[in-house]
Amino acid sequence: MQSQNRKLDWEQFLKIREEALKSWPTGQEVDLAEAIAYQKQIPASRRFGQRLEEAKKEGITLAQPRAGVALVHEHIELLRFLVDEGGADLLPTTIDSYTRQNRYNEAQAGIEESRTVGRSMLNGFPAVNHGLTACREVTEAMKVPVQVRHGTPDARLLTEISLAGGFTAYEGGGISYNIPYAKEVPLERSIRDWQYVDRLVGYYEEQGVSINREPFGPLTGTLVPPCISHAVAIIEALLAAEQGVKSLTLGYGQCGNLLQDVAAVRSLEELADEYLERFGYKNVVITTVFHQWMGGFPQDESKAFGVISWGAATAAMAKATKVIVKTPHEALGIPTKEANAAGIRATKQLLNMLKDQPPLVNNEIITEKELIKIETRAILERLLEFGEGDIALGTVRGFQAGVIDVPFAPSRFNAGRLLPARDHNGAVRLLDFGNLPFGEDIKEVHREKIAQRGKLEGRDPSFQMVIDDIYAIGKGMLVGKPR
Ligand SMILES: CCC[C@H]1O[C@@H](n2cnc3c(N)ncnc32)[C@H](O)[C@@H]1O
Repeated sequence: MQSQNRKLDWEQFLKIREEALKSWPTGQEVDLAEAIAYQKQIPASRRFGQRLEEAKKEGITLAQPRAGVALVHEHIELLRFLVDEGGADLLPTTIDSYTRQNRYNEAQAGIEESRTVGRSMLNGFPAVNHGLTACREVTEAMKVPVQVRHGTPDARLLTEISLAGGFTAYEGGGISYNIPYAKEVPLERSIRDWQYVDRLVGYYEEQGVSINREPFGPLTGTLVPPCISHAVAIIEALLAAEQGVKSLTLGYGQCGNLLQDVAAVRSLEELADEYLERFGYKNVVITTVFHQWMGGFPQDESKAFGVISWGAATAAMAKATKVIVKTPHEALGIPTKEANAAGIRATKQLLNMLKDQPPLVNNEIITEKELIKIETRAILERLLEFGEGDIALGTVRGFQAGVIDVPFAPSRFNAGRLLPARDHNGAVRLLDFGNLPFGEDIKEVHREKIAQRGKLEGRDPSFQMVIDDIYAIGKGMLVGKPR
């Protein structure tokens, strides 16, 4: 059925809910009235949206790691360690990959195996299998707010259990948790399933319980130009606001050039205010999240700390409300709790040293910010045309036409025709625009900057630049210059 950005009718929601709660036995534990009452007794000190709003007012950047292991008590221990030894301001509960694909039988097997071998055999916390009592054990054991982070195209059951389980923030969206994560999930389906998620959050809001929602900013985390990640963020903000979401954190994955990244964070918040205002969504609190470099990392831990620190510094200079922290084990896999805590400590050293310094402003940042806004608006306006004013319908048609396109995404519903490459300063530009609805003037800016790099490197702009840039940071550089 055709996508549309309309608030889900409550009776229709309840019908869908019956099915969603049946998809694993723990769904039957969720009683909405009881869950609302439970959420209402969670103190302000453990409410995610409230902590973000305080940070925004103070003009500081909060540090949040990713973390999740298979068993409940080990997960509690891990999260406590990240606060006590790492200094985490906000906590995650990263969900495992089986749960993200609704493969709860395999998640169950992973739990049993973890109990047998005495270490986590899952790459995250299987919240659906553990159920809401275990989730409450986790959230009640923490002294800071906890958010569920995952990558689930169909997250309906996970959301029900997470919210009833006392988590006060929830990541993801119908595009950002589909296109970069799945091959075969039609956008119509994931948008519809995430309208369910946001409608549930809207219901909690209507009952006086504020739940923070965070579309997944970085997407494929591989040279994603700001205009692409911003377009997705704004679409998911509009879809969420329509369902009654009032606390939104919009995100962006670090690209590596300071001026572009600062301009990206600033433009993201300004565009969000602009589009939410235009479509009449009132009292939506917007905060921002900056993800430390999401691409390939150096194996060497000292170099990894360099990358982490650069991300921390940029987040602080951009005055992002929160920064998602990487670890020195990024190139190796799931970090130990010690490595995870070390990444947070390095990050907080930078945040603390920079929090008394004024935000970075200069002409290049202003120029870059305007460029990003022009590009992002060009995409969004075309989508609205395609959708005859409806952003959900326009998004589905826009992806089919490639007027919005995420570089290196696995989804077969993504055109995959963009080719990003860095200019000689390391800012991400476009070598191939695919079918993006950009004017010649904008395209000329990108072509000139990449041509300039070619001249300096003594080579023609080519796909080789893209490949060199993908590996550059792992090899200790930013721009993938030829040897
Ligand atoms: C989009 C998320 C990718 C990032 O998410 C990290 N990540 C995934 N799962 C866990 C986990 N269970 N504990 C700590 N970090 C984790 C990866 O390292 C990568 O950086």
